[in-house]
Amino acid sequence: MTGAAHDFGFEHVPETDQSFENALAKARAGERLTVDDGVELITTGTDCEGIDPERKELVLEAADRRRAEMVGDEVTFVANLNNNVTTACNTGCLFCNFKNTAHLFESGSDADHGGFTKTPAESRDIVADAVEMGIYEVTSVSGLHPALVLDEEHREILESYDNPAAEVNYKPPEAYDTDPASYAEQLSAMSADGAHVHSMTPEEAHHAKRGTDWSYEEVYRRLADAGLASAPGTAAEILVPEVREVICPGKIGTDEWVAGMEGAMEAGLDVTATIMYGHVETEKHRVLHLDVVRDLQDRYGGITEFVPLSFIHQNTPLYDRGLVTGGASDDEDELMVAVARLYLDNVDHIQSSWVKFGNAKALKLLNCGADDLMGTILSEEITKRAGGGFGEFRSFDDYVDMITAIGRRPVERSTDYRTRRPIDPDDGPHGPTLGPRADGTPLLDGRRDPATADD
Ligand SMILES: C[S@@+](CC[C@H](N)C(=O)[O-])C[C@H]1O[C@@H](n2cnc3c(N)ncnc32)[C@H](O)[C@@H]1O
Ligand SMILES: Nc1c(NC[C@H](O)[C@H](O)[C@H](O)CO)[nH]c(=O)[nH]c1=O
Ligand SMILES: N[C@@H](Cc1ccc(O)cc1)C(=O)O
Ligand code: SF4
Repeated sequence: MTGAAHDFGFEHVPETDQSFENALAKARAGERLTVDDGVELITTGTDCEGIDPERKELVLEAADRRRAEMVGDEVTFVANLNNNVTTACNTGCLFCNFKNTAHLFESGSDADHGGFTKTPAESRDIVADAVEMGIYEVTSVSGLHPALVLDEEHREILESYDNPAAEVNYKPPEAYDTDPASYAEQLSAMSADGAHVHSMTPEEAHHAKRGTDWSYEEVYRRLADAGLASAPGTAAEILVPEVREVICPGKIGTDEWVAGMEGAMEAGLDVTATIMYGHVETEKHRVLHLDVVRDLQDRYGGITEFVPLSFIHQNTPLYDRGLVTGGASDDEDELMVAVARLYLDNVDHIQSSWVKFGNAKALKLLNCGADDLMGTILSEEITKRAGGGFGEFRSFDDYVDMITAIGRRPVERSTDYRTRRPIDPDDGPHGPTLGPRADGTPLLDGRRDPATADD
């Protein structure tokens, strides 16, 4: 257990009948690991207290070797921006400080909440400027704003309820200062200038079907028709019910998250998968989570990357209420990435998130099993609002310098990794080339701040 300040009485604790040595031998031989094997590796052995530094190095080495066998020496990254639509959300996850309670956004409220809602026109302008700079992916994850609906048909269904606010978490746009319109309109606006739109987590898809009997597949098909190109597998957190009950009781459950991801893949979309770890969970929960992801990938095969998101604790209810004393240690971050690489034998890419880890640790994690270094993102709200301070932008030159400094090869990729452009470090300055308006010109260093997007 990491920063957990309490005994939560969890059923799943890190105890096994396996030995560390056996688990390591299986990992080295490329055999498929069991949950017990994973627990032995991520704890560096349940026979000793704490993390054993020598055993840890053996696990990291095995993962680094597996990475080299699976994907070689390239380190990929994408030219993207984050354009989150709204921070209004009533779900109340205890690890999240991105959200603001939705009633603060209602017309007449003078609360200074520091959050935002964008109209489709604003989203389009922000993405259009980024596409002009050479960017080709927009990632958009948002709060579950009560006025946000899938499309106008969905709005009519929600409005037909007697008390939509209480029954289906719906309030009409007129109740709010800013109208976010529908998911379909936002996606259409964000895709209008040719960017690949990576959006609609299973939690958001659940919001986009509330009050209806539509399947996830049907919802994702409509979203794809509106401009959606792939879906982020956030909202995963820890895919074990007893942990979700503590950190996000208002969120969809594990089975529903899996059903959402299946629906996205049935609709023909690529997806990613994440884990948010380092709060109240045990090492056993982390491995059970990996098992859910591996099983999903066995059945569907559409997961392009796995992203370990280390919990940022500073400004969160979990920390304020004394449920955790901090986040994951460096050892835990390294072992999380390494065991993800070894356990997920069917997912090609493991992402190292410089937003969560900072540059130094993000680079170190590329030697522990990771092979992707995220994207340029241009702006960031989730980590920043939670108290993280690693910034919001990496230029192509930064990327090339960082990746060559650790002796690896920088490669610009598309969101789905199918298009890849190896970069010659000596042929700078570097900029994106894969976007509709990308001609290799470096991205501006003074990237835009969404608050001044109209300037
Ligand atoms: C902020 S939500 C936005 C999308 C949507 N509301 C949802 O929950 O899927 C996206 C993800 O950010 C991550 N996140 C939120 N707060 C975090 C924190 N304090 N540290 C690390 N990751 C966090 C969680 O994994 C969460 O699923
Ligand atoms: N790990 C984080 C990401 N990852 C997403 C990537 O930037 C990219 O959208 C994805 O790899 C698909 O191409 N984004 C964040 O904003 N923060 C992270 O910590
Ligand atoms: N938005 C998530 C990160 C993320 C987004 C999209 C992905 O496909 C993966 C991860 C965060 O910052 O916490
Ligand atoms: S993680 Fe998503 S659903 Fe949960 S409170 Fe934050 S924005 Fe809302």
